[in-house]
Amino acid sequence: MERELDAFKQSMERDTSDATNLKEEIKTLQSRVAELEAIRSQITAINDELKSDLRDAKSYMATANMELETTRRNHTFEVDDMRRKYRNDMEDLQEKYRKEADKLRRQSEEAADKQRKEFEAQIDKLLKMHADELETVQKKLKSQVEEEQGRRSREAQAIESEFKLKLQNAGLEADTKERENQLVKGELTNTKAELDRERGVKTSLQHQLSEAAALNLTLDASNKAMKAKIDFLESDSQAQSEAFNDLHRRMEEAIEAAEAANEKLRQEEALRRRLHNQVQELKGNIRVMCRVRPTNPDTENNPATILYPDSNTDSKEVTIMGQDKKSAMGTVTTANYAYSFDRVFGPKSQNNEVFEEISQLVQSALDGYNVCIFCYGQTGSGKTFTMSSEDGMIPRATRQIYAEAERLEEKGWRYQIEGNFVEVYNETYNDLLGRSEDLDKKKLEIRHDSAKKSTTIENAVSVLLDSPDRVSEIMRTADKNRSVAATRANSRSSRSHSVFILKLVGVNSVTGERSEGTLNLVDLAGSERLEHSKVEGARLKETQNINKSLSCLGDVINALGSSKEGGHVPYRNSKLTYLLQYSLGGNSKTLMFVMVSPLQAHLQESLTSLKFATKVYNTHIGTAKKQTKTG
Ligand SMILES: Nc1ncnc2c1ncn2[C@@H]1O[C@H](COP(=O)(O)OP(=O)(O)OP(=O)(O)O)[C@@H](O)[C@H]1O
Repeated sequence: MERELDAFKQSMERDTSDATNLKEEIKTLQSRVAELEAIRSQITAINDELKSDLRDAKSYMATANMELETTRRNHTFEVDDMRRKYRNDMEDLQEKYRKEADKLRRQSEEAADKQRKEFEAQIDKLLKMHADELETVQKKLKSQVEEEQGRRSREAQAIESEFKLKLQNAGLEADTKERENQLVKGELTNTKAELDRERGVKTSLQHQLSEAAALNLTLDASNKAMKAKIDFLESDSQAQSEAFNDLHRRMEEAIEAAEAANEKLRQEEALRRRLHNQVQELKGNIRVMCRVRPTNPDTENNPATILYPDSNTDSKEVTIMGQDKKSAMGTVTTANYAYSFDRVFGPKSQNNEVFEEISQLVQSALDGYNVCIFCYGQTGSGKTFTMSSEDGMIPRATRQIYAEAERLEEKGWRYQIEGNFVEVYNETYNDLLGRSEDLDKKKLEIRHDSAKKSTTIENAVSVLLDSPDRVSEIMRTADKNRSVAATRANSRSSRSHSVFILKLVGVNSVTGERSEGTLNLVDLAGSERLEHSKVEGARLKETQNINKSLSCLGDVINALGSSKEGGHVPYRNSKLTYLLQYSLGGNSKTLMFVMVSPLQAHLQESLTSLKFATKVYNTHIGTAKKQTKTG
């Protein structure tokens, strides 16, 4: 218990000391609170002070702002004043300068006037001087002329006196001649006397002659023999004359037979024309042929696989092998695209083989039909090579026309051949035979004569083809014009359609027949479909125009194939079809060459061209009529 009390006591002591400590601490804290209170009152005082400072500062700011506003306004007034002053100064200066300029202008005018007067005075002086000089020269010339006249008249007098002298001498000579004449007359009298003497001599000679007659009798025998010979010869000449008469009769018979043969020939020519055109009609009035050009081993590689399944028989088929395709199952297939046309020419074919096929159409043009031969295909597929190279269709066709026209002369035909060469570029016509500087400038007009079904191109140069050489001249002019244009619009020939037109007018003087045919040889612009997004500007316009005109050509052929006679054909939708209106359709014969590049890179374009050609191939166009008149 005691221990517990002790422990309690000790705990009480500890609590007491703790309480004492606490009291101490409270005291310390109270003194700190008092300190803090003092600080807070200090802060309140400072705060009040600051508030009053702030108020002061605000009022100061307001005053400063007002002052600033006043200063700004003053400054604005000052600037306005200065501006006004500056404007006034400027006006003063301008006035001053204007006055000075006027003064200077007046001065320069006065100076110019003075100078002009001086010049005029100088000119007057010079004129006077020249007039004086002229007068002196005139006087000098006059005296020279007078002197010359005097000299000439003296010379004339000398010549006259010389002539008189010569006349006198001639008179004297005439007297001498007269005297000589008298002498000759005397001589003549003497000669007459001599003649009389000679006559006497002659009489004696006649006597001698009668004596010689006796001698003549001896010659009679031989004379008779000679006569017998002459008789014999005379009888021979009669035989000859009979033979001659016989020959003459036979010759007349031969002439008659020849005339009959000629007549028969004429009839046969008419029959040939009929049959030829029947054959052409049976073949159809629109024909399509395909030509695949060879690869150039120096510059081209990777050719496409192109097959010609019937090249040993008909040569009408072509198959293009596409690229290998792998299916989802992993099997590889090769697409092949087969086409057939009236004729397919492989890469080994030559221009002469191609021409053999078209020569019959050229003949039809001479017989009075309108014929149109096109080359269609992408750039570089061989259109120009086939159509207008040195041994291409244009030179060959014209050569055939000359040869044939010459042959037909025997049958009474006389042909006039006239050529035009025009281009359709960006839906405008250009004359390839005109001056190169007129290209894209000179306007050509197309005139159609619906009654005659013929077309004339106004303002275009027409060349009379009176010799085969003229064709090469024409080709050269056209080439030159296009190469000039090429520098302006890059590879012009690929971007324009060129149309070579031959008008063939034949008249038969024997039968009175007349035929008018036209042969159009057309090298179309490259058919490749450029993506519009990849071209722009002038090139885009070209491309749009090419695409438009080629698709219009397709539309026209399509309309001709599907519409009845007299149905609407949209010739007017493009310049090309408008120009060829009477050479496309019922009244004409059309041949389209689709040209194909052999390269793999061009495969897609080749397929597009072949597709277009197939559409044309499947078109049937009505029977052609020839433009022949009798009268
Ligand atoms: N049958 C062929 N035999 C040999 N070479 C050919 C044949 N066809 C075309 N070529 C050659 O191929 C190239 C392209 O031919 P070409 O210029 O005729 O093409 P194009 O279709 O007329 O082109 P563009 O539209 O540019 O005028 C030329 O170098 C030409 O000589």
